[in-house]
Amino acid sequence: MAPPLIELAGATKRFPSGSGSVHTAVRDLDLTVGEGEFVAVVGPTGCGKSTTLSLVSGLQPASAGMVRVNGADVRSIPDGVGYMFQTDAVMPWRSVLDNVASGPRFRGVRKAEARARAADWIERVGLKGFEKYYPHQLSGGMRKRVALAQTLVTSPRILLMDEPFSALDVQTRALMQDELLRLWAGSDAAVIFVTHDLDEAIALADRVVVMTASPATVKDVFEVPLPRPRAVEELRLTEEFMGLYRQVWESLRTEVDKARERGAGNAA
Ligand SMILES: Nc1ncnc2c1ncn2[C@@H]1O[C@H](COP(=O)(O)OP(=O)(O)OP(=O)(O)O)[C@@H](O)[C@H]1O
Repeated sequence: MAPPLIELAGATKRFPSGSGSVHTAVRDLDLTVGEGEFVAVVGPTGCGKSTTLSLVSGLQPASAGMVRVNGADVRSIPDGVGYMFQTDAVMPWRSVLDNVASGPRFRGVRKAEARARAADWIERVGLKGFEKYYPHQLSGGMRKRVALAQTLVTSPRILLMDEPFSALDVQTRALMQDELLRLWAGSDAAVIFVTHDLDEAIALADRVVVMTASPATVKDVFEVPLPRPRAVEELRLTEEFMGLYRQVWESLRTEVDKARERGAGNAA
């Protein structure tokens, strides 16, 4: 049997902090994500969600435990990983076409082929006709579409998404969530999607992982048995969705309270 695409077991990350002490950001974290699975990760602010992603992406080495991608220990940035962050990586001095073509170009694809692939993805994310525009000529939602095309054009097997839609207004965010689900449905990519928004987590994911207050470890895992394809705006109004929301929030709330109490303690 093929190994899971992403596997963390007892993963721990410590950072040196001031005065020679050590800060544990992630402790003993176990998480497995298979091909074609969409996992959302929620947790209190600063608990260690982004750090968890950085272990998978190879941007940070684990201090202890196992982090594997595609069955191999992560020692550097693994192949086939696509990222999307809150602030997008769209280059202001490049046209939409050249922005989307830059990933394949960087990987050695010839210019004409890279541009053809980019044009295809620009159409898939609904931006046909905007190929020659520059980012400053686009709305925030359109720039997110460019970022999505930029991420997907390399056909990543693993998608790491760190609050990618949090800067968008509510309506645009819902549109982008639908768009992401539509595009992901045509792939076998494994997704880890970090968000503060429980609605977003439940609407998108197969599983919602609740992290503890810092240091991050897995507190609870909730299966989301909602049928696909999903239309996120309609889904939110269903009894099933609201029931799940209450369960996940019950688990998350105690961690948010802990984080707040500590924050208040530190500020005092
Ligand atoms: N490179 C680093 N060096 C030192 N400490 C770090 C580093 N990266 C993260 N940390 C610390 O690790 C902890 C977890 O940070 P992280 O960004 O992973 O949390 P988060 O859950 O993603 O936060 P948020 O919800 O606010 O986005 C924080 O205390 C942070 O200061």
